[in-house]
Amino acid sequence: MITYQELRRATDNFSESNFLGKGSFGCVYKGILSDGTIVAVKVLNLELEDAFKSFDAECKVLRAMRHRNLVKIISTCSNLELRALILQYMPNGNLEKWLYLQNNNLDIHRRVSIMVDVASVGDLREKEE
Ligand SMILES: Nc1ncnc2c1ncn2[C@@H]1O[C@H](COP(=O)(O)OP(=O)(O)OP(=O)(O)O)[C@@H](O)[C@H]1O
Repeated sequence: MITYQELRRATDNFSESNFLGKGSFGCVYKGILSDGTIVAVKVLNLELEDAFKSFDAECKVLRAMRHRNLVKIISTCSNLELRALILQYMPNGNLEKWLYLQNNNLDIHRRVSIMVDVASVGDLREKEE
């Protein structure tokens, strides 16, 4: 587990310049841990009813499954003020952006290769179940 203080230092107090994006359950910030590791810090919005359930489910799945196409969980932080997942940082942003927003610049071969990669994670899920 990483402390709240360490996360504040790593993300420059969750500064706007480190803001990476927003999902259904909270905001994600870029951070640099004291050993130099670059991470993505997913901070849960504790006011959302389903946030705790989502947090626990994501922790469970990412901890249980290791796959080259799944982002790695590095640590968690949990206290009264904040709950966060500390994840491997993905420098190229999210897949949705690549598939839909970048002027369609992925050719058919890249798109098929992405489909195969995504399907390989689904295959792992089936084996786990
Ligand atoms: N590991 C990561 N490395 C780099 N950027 C990330 C990482 N995880 C999330 N992000 C950025 O933060 C945004 C929000 O991510 P988050 O996982 O909270 O939601 P989502 O999966 O995009 O959407 P939803 O929560 O609705 O499924 C992403 O779209 C991406 O831009």
